[in-house]
Amino acid sequence: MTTSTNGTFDRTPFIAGNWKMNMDHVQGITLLQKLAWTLSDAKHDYSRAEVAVFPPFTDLRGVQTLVQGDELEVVYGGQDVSPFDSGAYTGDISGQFLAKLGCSYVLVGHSERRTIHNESDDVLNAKVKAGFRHGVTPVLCVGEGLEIRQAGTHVDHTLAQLRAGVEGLSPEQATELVVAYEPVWAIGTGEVAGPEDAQEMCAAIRSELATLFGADTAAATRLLYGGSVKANNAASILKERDVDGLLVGGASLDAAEFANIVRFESHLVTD
Ligand SMILES: O=C[C@H](O)COP(=O)(O)O
Repeated sequence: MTTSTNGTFDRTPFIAGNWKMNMDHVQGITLLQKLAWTLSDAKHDYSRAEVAVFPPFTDLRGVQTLVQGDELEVVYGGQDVSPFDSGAYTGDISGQFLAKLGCSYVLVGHSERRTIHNESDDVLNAKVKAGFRHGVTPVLCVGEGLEIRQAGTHVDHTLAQLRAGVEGLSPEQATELVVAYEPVWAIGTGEVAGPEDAQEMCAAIRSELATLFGADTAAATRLLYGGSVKANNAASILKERDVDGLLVGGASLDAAEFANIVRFESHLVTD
């Protein structure tokens, strides 16, 4: 994002709430209704910041019904997608199912999938392609653990994840792709990477995308930061030039807090 002080952005900011394995389908509807009402009361302009939620799979049908019925401008997505399209893959959810449920986006390679479920770069690249096959935009998550950060190899590590994740994509697909930088050491820990850490990595990711797909693609791809984002630190992170949005975990479970993050512009101080 370019400076927000003059009210213009290079790319539409993207504020996403990842509910993880929280909120059953009843709780999820209540949370989304509260979020929509809060943003409506605050007269949020969705053209100034796109708002997305990533509920558990079991919530998606209810979310779809609410969004369609109330004509909400909030978009939503799945937290994972199968690399396969259909067949004997017990427990998997295909991109086609997500598309049918009206999902605009799908998370791919969240650190909790990479670590707890041991998802490899090859599998994640297949999931990115599965999203695109079905018209569901992948949000590819990358980022380093604490040991790698302490060793000082976090940029190399994260760019290697990026290259593997985008292997074989066209420049058009890379333009549509969203990339989320999430340092694992800052997720759910209260430790926030500083705005300069987020900027360092997002600039490196943009530069790598320029090398792989050309400058026009790199200039258009939206890059997010995630890791212990709250309303009181969102604006300072989003002021950074190459940070186009936020992937919010815990704070997205509180409608008022998440709405305040969405309305980060109201917290920006004009230089
Ligand atoms: O997907 C969201 C990230 O894992 C960040 O989670 P957090 O905001 O709870 O640290």
